[in-house]
Amino acid sequence: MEAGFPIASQGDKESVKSIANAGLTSEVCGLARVLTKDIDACIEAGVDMVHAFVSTSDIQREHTIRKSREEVQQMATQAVGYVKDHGLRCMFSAMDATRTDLDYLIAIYRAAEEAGCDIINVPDTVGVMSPSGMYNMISDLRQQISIPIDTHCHNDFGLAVANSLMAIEAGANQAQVTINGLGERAGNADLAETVMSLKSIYGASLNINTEYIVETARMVERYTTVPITAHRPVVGENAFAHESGIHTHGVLENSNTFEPGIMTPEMVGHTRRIVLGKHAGKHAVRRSLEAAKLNPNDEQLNHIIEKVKTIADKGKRLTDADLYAIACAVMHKPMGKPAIDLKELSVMTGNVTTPTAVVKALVNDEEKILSNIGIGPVDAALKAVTGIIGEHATISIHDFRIEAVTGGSDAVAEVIVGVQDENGRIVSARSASADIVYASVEALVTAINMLLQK
Ligand SMILES: CC(C)C(=O)C(=O)O
Repeated sequence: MEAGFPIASQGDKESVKSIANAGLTSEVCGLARVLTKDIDACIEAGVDMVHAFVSTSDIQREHTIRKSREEVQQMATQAVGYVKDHGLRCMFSAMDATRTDLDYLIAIYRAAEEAGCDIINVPDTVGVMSPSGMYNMISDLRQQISIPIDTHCHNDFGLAVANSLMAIEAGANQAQVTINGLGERAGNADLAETVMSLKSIYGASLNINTEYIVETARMVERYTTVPITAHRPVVGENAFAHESGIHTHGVLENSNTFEPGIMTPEMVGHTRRIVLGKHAGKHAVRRSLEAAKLNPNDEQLNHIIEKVKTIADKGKRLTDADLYAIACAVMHKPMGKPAIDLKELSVMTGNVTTPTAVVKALVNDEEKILSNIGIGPVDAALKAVTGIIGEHATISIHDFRIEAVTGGSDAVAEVIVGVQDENGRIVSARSASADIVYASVEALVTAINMLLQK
């Protein structure tokens, strides 16, 4: 686990130190240029391994560090020796390896190996390698180097995962990956994609609990505020979502018809979703309504589908609450009495105030008042609402999206909230208001009411 670059900042050094001291079973590594002060910073941070790197391609050598090939090789072997003298494991990277003269690259890696290096890393620093080029390069290096080979592929052409897999096919022992593919420019090989390809396509046995992949990706999304796109493989919201009538029909019969099968949502901690949109088919709509104990006849079903498609054609996302409202109207069924009837909502927030929300509602006709705090007013309000149902159900928020529908500070916000109960059932609902907190609470209350009715 490469925890950071301790020389880069005090903060990086402290975080590497706390990861190194966290008592993890993984080996913790720190990054360093081939400079004594960088390596010392890693040692001070308490790492098990130092990853020392230096530019080897002519373009980087001449325009950044301004050193000859011989000087670079000497710096590399000295750095490896220094790390080993301190009793730590050492990985050596020839930065920009894939644009480095191959004979020189082999010479510097061999020199690192002779200096006691434990692993060599082959970075495709600017992501220019083709998968077959990567295969050939690693095959050549494999013949010359006995210690383990690692790769570090960038994604400038979207080939980072493919290149990592080809490197492994050619004999590399490990591949560097990052959660959500985060990294310089277009990022690095993504952990989820690389791991699931190795496990499911190649049948590799990996020491990774894949069922935490989605949870981990979402946690990193929250901390970094770099959004995961909906169609991102493995972890994206749509990775196991089906919309078209043909696909949903197949999936409802047997999920392997329109999913890889060798990778299921359960394997990565995801959920399969049937999305109702303009391609919706009868099977999907009927199945969604059956879950709410609504059984329209064929004529009613056609009418409901028509209305679903009209909404979707306008570019609107259809929530479960929308579908049930349409179905109840078409079937002339009264919508059930809501379990929660929101009466009052007040929030307090500011730069010196802990965001606090108070909610008053009738829950199954009994008045309840609850307050809660949160990291922001929306968080506080949503926590107060989920708390108010108390013993009636255990509800968690599965999905939360705010979109400004209009521009300006008086923008109307549209909020979509998905909630999940203890049995894994998920229901989504929307609301729109110029008050973001109120829209969020209203969407949440609608979704909870739908879920409790279901
Ligand atoms: C330090 C090295 C491995 C690097 O980040 C790169 O070459 O992209």
